Amino acid sequence: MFRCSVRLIKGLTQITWLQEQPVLPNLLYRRSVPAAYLPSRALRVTWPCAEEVKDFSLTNPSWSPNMRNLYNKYMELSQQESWKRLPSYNATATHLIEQYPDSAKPQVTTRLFTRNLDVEDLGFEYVMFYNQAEQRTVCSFQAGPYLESPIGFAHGGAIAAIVDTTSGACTICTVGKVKTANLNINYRSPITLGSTVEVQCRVDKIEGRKIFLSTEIRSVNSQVLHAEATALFIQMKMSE
Ligand SMILES: CCCCCCCCCCCCCCCC(=O)SCCNC(=O)CCNC(=O)[C@H](O)C(C)(C)COP(=O)(O)OP(=O)(O)OC[C@H]1O[C@@H](n2cnc3c(N)ncnc32)[C@H](O)[C@@H]1OP(=O)(O)O
Repeated sequence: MFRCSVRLIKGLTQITWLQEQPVLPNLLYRRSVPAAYLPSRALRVTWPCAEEVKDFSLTNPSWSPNMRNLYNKYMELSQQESWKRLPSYNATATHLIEQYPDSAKPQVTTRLFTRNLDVEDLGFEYVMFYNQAEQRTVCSFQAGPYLESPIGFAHGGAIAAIVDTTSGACTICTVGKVKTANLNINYRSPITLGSTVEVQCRVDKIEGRKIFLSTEIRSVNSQVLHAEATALFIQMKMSE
């Protein structure tokens, strides 16, 4: 009962922020639900397994000091309203609850690619923050040992995945549902497994349904440029 209440309070805290966002409410819950049902809405946010859903973007023991420092830095900035931490679950559908009516909640067996391991430390450890006023996202990313290639360094595809995720989240928070149409990456310096890097992504321009973004991955002291990328996302049509 106590655990349930804690989760409920956490869910409500998230909802308070999500309700303030121009786009996220369309993705995350139905506006038509009356205020009297607020507790149910909170549980809906943590659906499909209200008891078990884990927010992967909270600190865990595998995080390095650099990872924690970046997390603390942006959590502090979040106190001033400019940045918000993006919660992160392992099922994409958990982010898209409004698509499913109460009676048709599917059994989710799929997983978000970057959240597909149950064990912490081994794969993608990351937390993203979104700045609505500046339409940009930062991601603190720690590459685990299962992302290797070449020996000792992160795989280029894993780096592409974190760029896609960070720019995808930035676009989703800015305009709503999107798909990646184009991703160009220049790899400048290898990322050592276990190290923490900062992914900085911003919306450059929006032309109709086309959203253009640029991304840089740098060491936490900003001195090393690991990768730079541009991306084009296409906003989904209303019917999709
Ligand atoms: C709790 C809070 C959580 C919130 C935080 C969420 C957290 C969770 C974050 C996870 C974030 C993961 C983000 C991953 C996102 C993928 O990885 S999606 C998977 C990879 N992408 C795909 O599979 C897409 C495959 N391609 C397609 O489906 C279709 O080609 C597209 C991209 C949807 C476009 O098709 P369409 O809608 O029919 O658009 P279309 O009319 O062809 O083109 C529209 C315009 O775009 C242009 N265009 C289309 N494609 C291209 C292209 N490749 N190059 C240049 N121009 C193009 C067209 O020329 C056209 O331009 P205009 O004529 O209007 O000037």
